[in-house]
Amino acid sequence: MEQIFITGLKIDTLIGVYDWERTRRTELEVDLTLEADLSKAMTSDDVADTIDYAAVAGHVQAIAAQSSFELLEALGKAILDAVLTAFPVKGATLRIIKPGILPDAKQVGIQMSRARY
Ligand SMILES: Nc1nc2c(c(=O)[nH]1)N=C([C@H](O)[C@@H](O)CO)CN2
Repeated sequence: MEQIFITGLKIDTLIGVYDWERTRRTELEVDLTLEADLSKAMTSDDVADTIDYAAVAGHVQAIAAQSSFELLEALGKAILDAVLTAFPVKGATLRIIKPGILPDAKQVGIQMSRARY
């Protein structure tokens, strides 16, 4: 099985537990790895035979733009649900980073994986 990945994708959303986070949108960063069969595209050299990473990125940004969760966990579930519904992937691993939140930490965020059953 092969993988397609996107790293450092900027998404803009309303997110956070605290009042000050509910009054303005936040930019987050997403890394997404998709497990997929890329064998057809390897020989056809045709984007129609694979999962277009630009389409995936746009879909993830659209989900984030429409959502207003408190927790990264809930946003992560919504993104994974949407990606597995819209694209023929076998599974996906998602990492969402919330920059500049903990002064003593380089980064904070969540990571979650999902397999299609
Ligand atoms: N596991 C999580 N912990 C926390 C989250 C979260 O989304 N998942 N969010 C917050 C606050 O919104 C934080 O970003 C602001 O201080 C705290 N902990």
